[in-house]
Amino acid sequence: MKKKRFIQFSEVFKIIKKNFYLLITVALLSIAASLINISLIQIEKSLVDAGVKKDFNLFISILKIALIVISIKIPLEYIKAYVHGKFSEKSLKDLREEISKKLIVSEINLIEKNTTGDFISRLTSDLSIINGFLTQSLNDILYHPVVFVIGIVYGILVSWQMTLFCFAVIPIVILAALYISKPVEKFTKRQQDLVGETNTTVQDVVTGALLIKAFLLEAHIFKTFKSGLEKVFHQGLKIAKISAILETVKGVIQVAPSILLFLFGGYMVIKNKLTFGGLIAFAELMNIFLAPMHILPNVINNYRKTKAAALRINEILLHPNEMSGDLNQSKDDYDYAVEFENVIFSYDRSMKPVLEGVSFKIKKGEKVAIVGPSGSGKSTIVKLLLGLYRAQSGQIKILGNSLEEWNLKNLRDRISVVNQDIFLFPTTIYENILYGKLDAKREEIEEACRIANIHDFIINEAGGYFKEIGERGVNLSGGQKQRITIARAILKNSDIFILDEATSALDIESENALQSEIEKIVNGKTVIIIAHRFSTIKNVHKIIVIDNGKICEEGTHKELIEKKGVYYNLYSRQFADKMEGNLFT
Ligand SMILES: Nc1ncnc2c1ncn2[C@@H]1O[C@H](COP(=O)(O)OP(=O)(O)OP(=O)(O)O)[C@@H](O)[C@H]1O
Repeated sequence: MKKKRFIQFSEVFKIIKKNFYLLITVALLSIAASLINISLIQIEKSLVDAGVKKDFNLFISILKIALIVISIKIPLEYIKAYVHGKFSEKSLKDLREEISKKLIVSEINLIEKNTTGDFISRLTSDLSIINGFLTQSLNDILYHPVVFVIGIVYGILVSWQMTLFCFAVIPIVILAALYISKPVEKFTKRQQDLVGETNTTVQDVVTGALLIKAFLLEAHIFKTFKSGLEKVFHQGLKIAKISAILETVKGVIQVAPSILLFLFGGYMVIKNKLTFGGLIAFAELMNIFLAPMHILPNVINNYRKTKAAALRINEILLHPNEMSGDLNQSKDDYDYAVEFENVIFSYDRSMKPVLEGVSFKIKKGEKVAIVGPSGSGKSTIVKLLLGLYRAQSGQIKILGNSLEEWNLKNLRDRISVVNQDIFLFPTTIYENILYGKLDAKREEIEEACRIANIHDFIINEAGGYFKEIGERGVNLSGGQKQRITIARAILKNSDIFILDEATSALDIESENALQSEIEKIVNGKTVIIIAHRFSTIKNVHKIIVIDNGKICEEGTHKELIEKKGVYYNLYSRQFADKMEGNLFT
């Protein structure tokens, strides 16, 4: 149980711990602030007593001391608030940095299994809850206990009976606060999850705006969004109910002790056991003694919320990083670029494998096509050979080294991929292509764009290389975006080229023209083409046919046609359809 509790905070705590030196400074400044505040109470007491005695000289001397103490208090409070602010801002920056780093270095399934909305909710509302705790609650935790203890010592020195009286009410308040705030944790965790789900719907509305309109899904999506908001609202209402009870309890606690204090204090003054100034001092001290009662429920409440938020952040931080070997050289005298040997892989071990004993070899310099119906496992093969996922069994070798041995950075440097999911960064066209090779010169970028047949468009129509392309490249057509991603891969110019549906957004004529341009530059390199269109795979050295996670045929176009097997049937079907469209539909 203890271990589980620690895990909830472990990673978040480790990151915040780096800034503890600032927190220790705040703790020391809190002690100084507490001493000053208690001495101000003593000054108030002495001023009242001097007034009652009508001792003007004493009154003036105390006033002078008061001015000195106040002139120390003001800069001290400022420095304390500043250092505390620096601690929480720095901790938050470190947390954001670690989370961003984690999103980059962790296994890809962290990104693939969570929705963007969920990440946004963790990075905004969960971090803001943690920030609230670091800023407000930690400040309360560092200041109030110290001033409380110093206050007790001072109170006993003035009147132990009055101090004892003040404490008669405290235990009841603590117990009530603890009992009432307990359900908040449960409700808050659920509310955060609901906010995540609702953010996901917003995300869908933004990314799928076109589809939503085309399929007349507005009403349906809005209904889902509205019902999500309703759930968040009801959850919020439950939390508000509990908070309202807490506030009411606090209100009663605030008034009752003051009335009782003046009753008992007045009696003590009449009996000459307390000065009038002493009574005023206890009115102030009572506030100090009661402050933790008001603050404690909030601190406990915030602690519970923070625990739930830290748990969700921890889930990201504890996700395993990508495993990488340390080999950074390929075997020069080795014949094969890619080898799969009896590879079995599933995204989820409890599900049927996506690849079931896949074996094939691709020689260096070979141009190979992997074809198969949708969902047969083609893109999964690409993910595996990039080291994004690890096979459960079998062996994968790239350029002579097994995948486990490769340093992943070096491995990925040897592979240029153009994906079917076109992604452009919301920056300039130039920068988007530059990501293929960060130290590339302008001429290299332009050359890559000429090969990808996009240079003239960029210069004449798109507003030049330094034109911002907007989020996800909305002001470009599918084909134009695809050419930009192809230019990026051409610029990278690696040993192995993977074109995963890389030219699917182009018309057949453009596709053929681009293919022959790409062929020129990839001449002598290993090329793996994943394509639905028949026209793009006819001239490759070898075609690998995959169906339902298994390789069912392998050979040249001519051999496979002569074999009259699966490939032949698919080819014939397409031929019969008399359309140069999708080979597998
Ligand atoms: N990240 C993932 N998590 C879980 N399952 C996945 C994931 N990616 C793909 N799959 C599943 O793995 C199977 C193979 O998918 P894959 O994308 O490799 O097929 P594909 O042959 O490339 O299909 P397509 O031609 O439609 O792109 C599919 O059943 C798919 O649902």
